[in-house]
Amino acid sequence: MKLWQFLLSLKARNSPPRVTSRQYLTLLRTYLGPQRLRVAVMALLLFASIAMQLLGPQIIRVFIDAFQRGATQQVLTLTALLYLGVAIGGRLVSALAAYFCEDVGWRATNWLREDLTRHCLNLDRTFHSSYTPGELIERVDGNVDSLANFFSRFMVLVLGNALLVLGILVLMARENAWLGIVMGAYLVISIIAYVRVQKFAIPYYKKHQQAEAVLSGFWGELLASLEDIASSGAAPYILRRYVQLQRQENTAEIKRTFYWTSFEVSGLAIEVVSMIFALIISVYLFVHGSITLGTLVLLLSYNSLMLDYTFELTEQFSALQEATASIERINEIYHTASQVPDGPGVSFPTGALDIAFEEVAFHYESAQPVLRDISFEVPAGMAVGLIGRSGSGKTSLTRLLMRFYDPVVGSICLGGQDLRQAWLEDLRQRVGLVTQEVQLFRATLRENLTFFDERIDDERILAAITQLGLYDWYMRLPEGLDTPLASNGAGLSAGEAQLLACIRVFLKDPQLIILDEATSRLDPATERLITQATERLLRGRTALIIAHRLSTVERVERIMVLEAGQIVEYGSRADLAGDPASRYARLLQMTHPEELLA
Ligand SMILES: Nc1ncnc2c1ncn2[C@@H]1O[C@H](COP(=O)(O)OP(=O)(O)OP(=O)(O)O)[C@@H](O)[C@H]1O
Repeated sequence: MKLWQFLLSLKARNSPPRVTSRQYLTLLRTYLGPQRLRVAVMALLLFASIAMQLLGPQIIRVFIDAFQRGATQQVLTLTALLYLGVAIGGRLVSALAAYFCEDVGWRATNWLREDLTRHCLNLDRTFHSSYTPGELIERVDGNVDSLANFFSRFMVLVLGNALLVLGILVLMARENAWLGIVMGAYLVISIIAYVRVQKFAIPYYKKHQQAEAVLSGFWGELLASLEDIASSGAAPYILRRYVQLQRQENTAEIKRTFYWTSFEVSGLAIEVVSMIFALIISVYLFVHGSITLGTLVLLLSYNSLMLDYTFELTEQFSALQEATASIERINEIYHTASQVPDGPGVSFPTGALDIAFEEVAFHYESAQPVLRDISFEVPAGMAVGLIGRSGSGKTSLTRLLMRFYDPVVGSICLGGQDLRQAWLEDLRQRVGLVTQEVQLFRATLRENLTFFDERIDDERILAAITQLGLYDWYMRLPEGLDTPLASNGAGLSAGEAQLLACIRVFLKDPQLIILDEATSRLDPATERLITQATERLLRGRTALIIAHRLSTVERVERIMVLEAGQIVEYGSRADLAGDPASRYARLLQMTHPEELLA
């Protein structure tokens, strides 16, 4: 067992058993395995640099002993030049090794980041609502960042330094067995002491990272609500909260630093004691004629080299603490299983899909019923207008169709297939969602429409725009598909953002459309464009339209009225309109029905 493995196993025994040495190794195997060749070159360079560092003091010894024996000028010059060559060569090889380590480390962390991002994207809404965006960024990016150290520096320094220290011990033992044994025993005791101190420090690293994540999360929320903060004059209160969080982060950092410093102090103490040991033993051996002056210098310089590297090892342990805290936090996300797992996969029919809800009940985390006893069917190709007061459950019902959540009771079928049996990706490819809040990226119009999918060419995008009747609108854009858009749609009206959402969904060509109509008032021109685009979008597809204005559902075949999570009316729009006792007919009679639908 190598020294570093030994250290890791000690560490694993001393800390809460969250990250075991096996997990460290699995992580290394997963992310370093695919770059075996690069790792091999890195290790080779590492060993070469270690060998050259050990060689230096040996040459000095030869030089001193040769000088004492009265060797010729030529021998002395050659020895000095050899030392110079080894010293310069050693530096070059170390620099090259460091380059490879960085390269390996960054590749590994980028893969890890990619895996984590994919995992987060597949997690359900409950997970995402339990973290602020800032916190997630901190975990996926910040925590992984600190692992770069683990993959690169930790590898170079711990593995390299541990081997170097071992090498020195072996060389010391060759000169004098007792010296080797005493220094070796001393080293093992010191390492155990470090590892024990480390046990206390890990929670403080975690707390600091948590505090940092909360602060970043707050920043994210703050930036997202700048307009609200300014318009409500809340800046002083927000700032006070920010200062509070900043203070918590500072306190956590001070505690973390305290433990790190205690490492440094213990490292220094160990260094001094070790120097005293080495000096006493070497001078004793020299005085009794067991070693030459050259060997005395060699032993002292080896000891100082060994201490330097042992000290660096301790620094690596604080880096390991940071990495451990990061791995724990990353593990928390990795071990979060989605509450809406992928099904085995089904084959949906082609063309428009019919919908069937059977005795569906649903609630969010709070267990407050949101939907109750929901049973209905929508034939393929039919458009249904969903109306009801705010909070009646319209959006929740459509979220179940996308499988953002699963019903607590009952089942939902699309095209005759139970949603739970479908692959999520397949299902979401077949259902298109146009919501009130259209999320845009800071990228070009093209990238926003295709979600960065480069397989969708410009011709297809322009064809979609034309088919939706938006070509004139598109021609007014300053740079066509290259028009840059700001994140969150800044610079676009709510109507324009909905138009983009329509094009996005049209490009996806789904078989069912869920349309959540924008509540904000639109100018008549944009309203006309949206009406026209949605009409064309819905052609030949099944549709559920959450309507906040009765005009939106003037042309749908059926109307569903929801009240407090239950269907209180569902039927043909014409029949309901013609029945004076129906809720829909009463809404039609009202001067301002929007007040009940908003
Ligand atoms: N993510 C969520 N977590 C917890 N509760 C939620 C969540 N989303 C909605 N709710 C609650 O579920 C109930 C139904 O909300 P839902 O958004 O489905 O209603 P809605 O009819 O679409 O309202 P609106 O027209 O205002 O959008 C409400 O009481 C709401 O507070």
